[in-house]
Amino acid sequence: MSEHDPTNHDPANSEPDTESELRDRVESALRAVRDPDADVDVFEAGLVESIAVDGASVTVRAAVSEFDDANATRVMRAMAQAVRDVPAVEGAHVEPVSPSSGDGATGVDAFDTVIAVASAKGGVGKSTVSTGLACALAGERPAGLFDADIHGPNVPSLLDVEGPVHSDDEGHPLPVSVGGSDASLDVMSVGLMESGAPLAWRGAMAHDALTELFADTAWSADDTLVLDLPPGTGDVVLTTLQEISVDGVVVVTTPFESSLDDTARSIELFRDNGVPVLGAVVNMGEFACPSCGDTHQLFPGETAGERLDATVLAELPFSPRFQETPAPGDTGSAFETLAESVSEAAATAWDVDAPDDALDIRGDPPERRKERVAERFTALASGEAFALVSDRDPTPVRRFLGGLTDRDPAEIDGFSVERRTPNDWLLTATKP
Ligand SMILES: Nc1ncnc2c1ncn2[C@@H]1O[C@H](COP(=O)(O)OP(=O)(O)OP(=O)(O)O)[C@@H](O)[C@H]1O
Repeated sequence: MSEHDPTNHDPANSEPDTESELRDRVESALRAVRDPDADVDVFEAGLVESIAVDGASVTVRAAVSEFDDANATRVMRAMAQAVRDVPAVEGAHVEPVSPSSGDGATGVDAFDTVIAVASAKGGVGKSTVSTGLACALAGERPAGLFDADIHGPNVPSLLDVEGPVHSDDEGHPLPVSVGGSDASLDVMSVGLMESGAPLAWRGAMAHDALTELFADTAWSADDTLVLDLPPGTGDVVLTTLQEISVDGVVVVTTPFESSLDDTARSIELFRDNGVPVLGAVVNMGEFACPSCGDTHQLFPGETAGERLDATVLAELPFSPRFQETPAPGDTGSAFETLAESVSEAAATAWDVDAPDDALDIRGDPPERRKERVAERFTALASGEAFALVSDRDPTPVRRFLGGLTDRDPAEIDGFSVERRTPNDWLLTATKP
């Protein structure tokens, strides 16, 4: 296995080293292990998903889900024994790959839900909220955390993890797995890269590295990804939100006047760019004094709820407990409650709010779509409203509607197309 170099992930280009020699020896040892159901070796049977070598430690991911428990255990034990018998191997781990774990899928598309965490200003606790939220989610479902803050990636230090990032045998960067007592979290960050020096990553190089990690990371989690964005609403943030279909953004702010003003503007900007705002986390608004026991408001005045056009999902006090390293599945109630609210908001953020009588052609084959649109539109009386829900951008339908009425498409009044979810559009028009 090679350490992952963000500028060159082609394993063919990496220097052969002792790790790759060890890998070869592991491979030939594994060839002696047979598939219990067919008389072929485990490679021919497609049972070896990947082999990762880290120093003298070897991890094999085995696709054994087709076997019953007894045979799966038998074949995994035989693989582990074969690897262990290779001289120079000091640790052998064989992990089953389950079909529901998302193994094999790369990039952020592997996740059902992607939640971005943003802030208008730096230092307001965005990464603290991202890590706490991701750790709380990991207690409930397979979750990942992507630190996209290229110029100040502090997720690794908040979680107390280090790189380097390794690649699987296809060159896909592997996330670092952070373990809690009974949950784990996949973590990827430019701050984990061995070549590190993220502050030196500027412009195109930083963007390329990030794009590659977005597209290629071989996550093992597949349910929810938390994306820790850089502070502000600059290029990296907006490009990222364009490149990745996020389900929504959580905005972190302090209740300080100018922070609220900037946050209100960011919320508007996200909405203008078609990104649903799931809500705001108001951080460090009060302080519970350990000496007198009283709670002090640090920023008295108008509340965040009054200033922001967004649901306040959580208000976190200034507390040393938020400076501790969170563990996946063991974060305390504040982040657990936040995780619940965020999941609920994400589930409904993209609801297609279409009129009851809208024609829904999602999933129809292309010929059937045209037929159904023609049927419905021609049956309308002049001046009646037409609404269509589609899983493709229906802008070209304007021409088709024009053809149906022998009119110039420009004469279709009230024609509008809105993208309501990453995959759903609503078209409305009035029959001429
Ligand atoms: N509620 C809180 N109570 C106490 N300390 C906090 C709280 N929230 C954040 N902090 C501390 O504030 C510091 C900044 O937090 P964090 O790194 O999460 O901010 P950020 O907005 O991500 O910063 P950056 O702009 O650098 O990305 C950290 O030391 C963190 O431990």
